[in-house]
Amino acid sequence: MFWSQLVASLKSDLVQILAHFSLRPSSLNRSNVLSSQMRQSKDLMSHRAHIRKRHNTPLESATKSSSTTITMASSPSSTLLSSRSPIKPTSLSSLKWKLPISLTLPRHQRRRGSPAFIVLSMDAKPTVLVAEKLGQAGLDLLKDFANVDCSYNLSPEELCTKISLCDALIVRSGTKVSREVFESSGGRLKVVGRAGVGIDNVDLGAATEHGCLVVNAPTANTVAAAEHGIALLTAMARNVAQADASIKAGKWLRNKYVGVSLVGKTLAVMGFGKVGTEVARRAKGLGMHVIAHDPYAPADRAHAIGVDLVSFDEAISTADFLSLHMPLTPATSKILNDENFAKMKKGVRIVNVARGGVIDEDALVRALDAGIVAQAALDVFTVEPPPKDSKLVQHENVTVTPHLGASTTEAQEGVAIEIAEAVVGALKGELAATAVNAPMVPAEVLTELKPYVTLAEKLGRLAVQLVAGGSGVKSVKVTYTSARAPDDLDTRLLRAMVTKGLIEPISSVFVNLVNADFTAKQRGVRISEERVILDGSPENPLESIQVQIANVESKFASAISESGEVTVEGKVKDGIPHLTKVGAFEVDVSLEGNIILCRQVDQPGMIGTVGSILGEENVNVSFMSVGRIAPRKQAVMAIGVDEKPSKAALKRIGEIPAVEEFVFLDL
Ligand SMILES: NC(=O)C1=CN([C@@H]2O[C@H](COP(=O)(O)OP(=O)(O)OC[C@H]3O[C@@H](n4cnc5c(N)ncnc54)[C@H](O)[C@@H]3O)[C@@H](O)[C@H]2O)C=CC1
Ligand SMILES: O=C(O)C(=O)COP(=O)(O)O
Repeated sequence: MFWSQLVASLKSDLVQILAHFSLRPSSLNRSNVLSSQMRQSKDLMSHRAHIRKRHNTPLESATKSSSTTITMASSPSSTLLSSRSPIKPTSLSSLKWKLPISLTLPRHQRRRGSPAFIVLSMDAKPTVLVAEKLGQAGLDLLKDFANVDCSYNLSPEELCTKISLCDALIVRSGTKVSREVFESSGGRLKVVGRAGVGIDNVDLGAATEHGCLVVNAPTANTVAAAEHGIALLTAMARNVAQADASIKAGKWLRNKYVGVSLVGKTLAVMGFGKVGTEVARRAKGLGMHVIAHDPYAPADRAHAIGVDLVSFDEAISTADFLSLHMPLTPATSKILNDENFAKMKKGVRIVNVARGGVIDEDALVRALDAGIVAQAALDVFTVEPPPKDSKLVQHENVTVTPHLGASTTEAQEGVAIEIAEAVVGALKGELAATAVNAPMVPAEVLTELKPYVTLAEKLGRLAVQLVAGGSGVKSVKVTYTSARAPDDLDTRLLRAMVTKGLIEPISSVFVNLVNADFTAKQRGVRISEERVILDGSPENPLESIQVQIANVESKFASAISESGEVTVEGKVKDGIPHLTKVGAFEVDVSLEGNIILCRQVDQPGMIGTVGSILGEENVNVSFMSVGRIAPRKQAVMAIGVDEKPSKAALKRIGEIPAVEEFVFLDL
C-alpha cells in the first residue's frame, strides 16, 4: 500500500528527495517489506541485514547510475532508501513534502563518506486492537499515535484472525491471550497491554518466545480493588445483598439477617502487595486486628501500618476473616483447598477480589456446607462468567459480584491512561516501566546506559564473527568492570544486547530485550556474568565490558586470550563505543562502520601500506590503531572502515609479507 502510494502519489516528492541528495534514479522497485521492529532500529546496516535474513530475499537494486545504486525497501509505514555512495547531509528542513513524510538521516551519516541511508517514514500509524472496553482518555491518547480498532467480544478465532494486522493489543481480564494469538500474529504483534494488574490471562511464555512485550497498568486500580474488598467485607458481615434481595421479593426478615461485627475481629490479608496493603489500612480504620501473610513482603512495610506478617498456617488458623490479594500463579492456584479449609477457625468468612483460581471452588462449597466457612464474598471465579447453575454462586451464604474490583469510573480512566501510555511508549521503542516479561529499566538508567548498550551489542557481534565456523558457541562470559556497587548497576539490558549481538549474525532470529534470555537458552548458549569492582569514582556506570567465548576456535588466532577464549573488550569514550582489546592485544578503534583486524610483524610503513590499498579501493578509513607486544614484535592493527573493501582489496592486504593473519568484521 505504502509502496504504491509512494511511487504513484509521491513521484515528485521522491524526485525532490533524490535530487536533494544528488541521487539519480531512473526507476524504482519495491524490494521488500520491513517489519515494524526494523523500522525502530536506528542501525540501518542491520536493517538491511534483517531484510535479507528475515525475508530470505536479497535487496534488489532499484536503479543504477554510474555513481549511485539506490535500493528501496518498504513497510506499511516506512521506506528505507539506501545508496552505496555517500549522501550529502544537507538541511532537510528546506524540503517540503506533499504527503506527510518524515525523513531521517542516521547519525553516523554525518561523518564524511558513510554509507548512505535515508529512512522515509510516512504518517502510516501502527494499529492497536482494543479488545475490551477502555476509558475514553486512554483511547484518545492511543488515537494520537495509532489507528485504533475497538472490537469487543471477539471469539478466540476472530482474535487470531485480526491479530495479524495489529502491532499492539489491549485487553482486560476477559480476553485470553493464548499461544495461538502470538502464533497467529506472524511476528507483527509487538506489545500486549493488560489494562489492569493480573496478567494470568496472557500466556507470558509464548509472548516472550515471540519477542512480544507485555505491559500492564499496575497502579491505577489499586484503590478501587481495595474499596471493593472492603465493600464485600462489610456487605457480607451484614448480609446486605441477601437482605436486599429478600425485601425485593416482598419479605421483611429482620431476625434472619442478623450480622456479625467487624470491630476487634482478626482479618488475615493474604498477599500484602498494593491492594492488600490498602485493604489492611482500611480494615484498621474499622477497628479490626489485621495480620498478613506474604512470603515476599518486607516486614517493616507491614509494621509501619501496624500489621504483623505471619506464616500461611498462622494466618488461616487465627483469622475470623480472610481477604485474598495474591496473584494467580502455579504456587497460589487452589491454595485454599480441603486441607487448608480444615485448618481454619469454624465460622471463618472469606473475601476474594484476587482471582477465582486461588480457591478450590468445590472445596469451598464443601466447607460452606460443613459450616467451616460461614460466608464468602466473591468478585472473581475460576471460570468467568461462572456457570448459571454454579453451586457456589447459588449458595445462600455467598455474595457475588461480576469481577467489579477495578470497575470504578476513576479507576477505569486511570487504567486506560496508564496502559495507553505504556503501549504507545513500547511501540515507539522505549523501554517500558511496567514491562511484565522484560527487565524494567527506568528511563534515567536507560539514558545513562545507552552507549554501553551499543557497546555490548557490538562486542557480541565482533566476538561471534571471530569464531571459526563449526566451533559452536556454547559458553559466553561477560565481564563488567565498574566502580559502582553491584546493586547500582543493572546489567540485564547489557546482557540482552550482548546476546543480540552474538545470536543475530548467525541466525534468522530477531533478538530483543524481551526474548534475549529465552533465545540464548533455546540455542544452548550459556551466558554468565562477572563483575570486577574498581576503586575510584563511580561517575560512569562502567569502565569496560569484556565478552569471552570459551571452547571455540578462532578465525583470527590473535583473538584468543592467554586463557584460551575468543576475547574482545571495549569502553565508551566521549559517548562513543570503542574496541580496546582483542585477545591479548590492546587496540583503540571506534565501533562504527566495519573493522579489519590484522596481525603483523611490527615494522615501519605498515599503516601506510594498508592505508594506500584501501585508498586505491575508495574505502574510507575512519580509525586506525596498533597494539603490540613489544617494538618490532607482533602487533595487531585495528582499522575502522566505512565501506566493506572488495575481496581483491582484502586479498591484497593478506598478501603484504608482514601480515600474518587478518579478518574483516561487519559491525
Ligand atoms: N477483582 C479485581 O478487579 C482486581 C483484582 N486484582 C487482583 O489482585 C491481585 C493483587 O493485585 P496487586 O496488589 O495490585 O498486586 P501486587 O503485585 O502489588 O501484590 C501481590 C502480592 O501478592 C504476594 N504474593 C505472591 N505470592 C504469594 C503467596 N503465595 N502468598 C501470599 N502472597 C503472595 C506478592 O508478594 C505481592 O506482594 C492481582 O494479581 C489481581 O489478580 C487486582 C486488581 C483488581
Ligand atoms: O486488574 C486486575 O487484575 C483486574 O482483575 C481487573 O480486571 P478488569 O480489567 O476489570 O477485567
